[in-house]
Amino acid sequence: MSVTVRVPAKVNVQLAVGAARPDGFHDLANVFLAVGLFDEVTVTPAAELRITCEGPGAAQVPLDGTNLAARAAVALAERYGRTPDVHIHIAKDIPVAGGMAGGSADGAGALLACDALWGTGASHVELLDICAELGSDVPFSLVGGAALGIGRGEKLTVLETGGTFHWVFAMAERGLSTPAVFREFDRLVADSDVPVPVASPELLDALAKGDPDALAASVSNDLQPAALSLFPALADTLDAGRAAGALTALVSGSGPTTAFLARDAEAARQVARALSASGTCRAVRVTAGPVQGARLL
Ligand SMILES: C[C@](O)(CO)[C@H](O)COP(=O)(O)OP(=O)(O)OC[C@H]1O[C@@H](n2ccc(N)nc2=O)[C@H](O)[C@@H]1O
Ligand SMILES: Nc1ncnc2c1ncn2[C@@H]1O[C@H](COP(=O)(O)OP(=O)(O)OP(=O)(O)O)[C@@H](O)[C@H]1O
Repeated sequence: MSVTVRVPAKVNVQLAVGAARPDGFHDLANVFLAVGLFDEVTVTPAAELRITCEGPGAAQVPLDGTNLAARAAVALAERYGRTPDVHIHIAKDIPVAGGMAGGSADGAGALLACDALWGTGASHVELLDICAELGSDVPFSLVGGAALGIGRGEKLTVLETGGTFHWVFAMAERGLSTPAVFREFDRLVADSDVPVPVASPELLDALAKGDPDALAASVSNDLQPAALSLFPALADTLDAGRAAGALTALVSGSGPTTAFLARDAEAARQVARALSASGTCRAVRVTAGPVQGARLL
């Protein structure tokens, strides 16, 4: 018997970053939106824990105990006093090291799949606790939709949204390391007072109304200067999307995937065509959000 879970990618429509904390993490006001790019995680009983992965970028995904899906299975098994004897197969569509929480999606997916396979009866709150131990983005991968994350991004408040937003994502030729981008942020702000991160009322209002123009006017990403500093060519991709009529263009999370908001599905296809022709990215995807979080298929 196998269990399969489908888990979405995310884009951060606001990523306000505070000063580095003593533990090395940064306090955030992190407004997540789940979008329709998905990984599928399948777990099957096996003699011992084993991971396989297929799809774009699969060669970059670790197949040992460091994989977030493996860590999720081990964490749940430890809590329920059993062995994590499963084969975890990841069908990857979320870009690897792309700033769209691909590894976090696999962690949340494996957790939900193992929970269903083993019938642990864990509560939603317990699963969220395990997610938060695995990584800052993992709780949101479980929940999906739209949410504000505070603390390191793991303390979530669900947000209502008044409509669907249409997005284009441009995948880059290489990945960026999330810790390296936060380190570059620290370097760039070293001589300034970093304000306490707060969610933008205009942005929350735009999400609640489902208004793409208002959302475009209020998106922000404090990690964008750091991502551009480490990967200057991303500025060309952002410019190409803006020139093609995107309402706004920004780096997704820690990058290097770039995100373009469009007024409707047709406008999104037009931006995607122009980005593909621009030669400034590896691949282009059109999708929409919010979509629901990790769910059993
Ligand atoms: C950039 C974002 O993707 C935005 O959603 C997240 O903040 C990163 O989330 P994540 O990949 O789940 O990150 P984690 O696995 O928790 O942490 C990886 C590394 O990112 C840095 N990190 C992450 C989250 C945070 N609030 N402050 C940080 O400084 C730390 O160097 C940490 O060692
Ligand atoms: N299941 C997984 N899928 C992809 N990468 C994983 C996985 N588990 C661990 N990793 C490691 O995590 C690194 C970051 O991968 P990931 O795709 O999660 O980045 P990301 O999307 O930029 O993350 P985030 O947006 O949460 O910061 C990879 O380079 C890889 O070494």
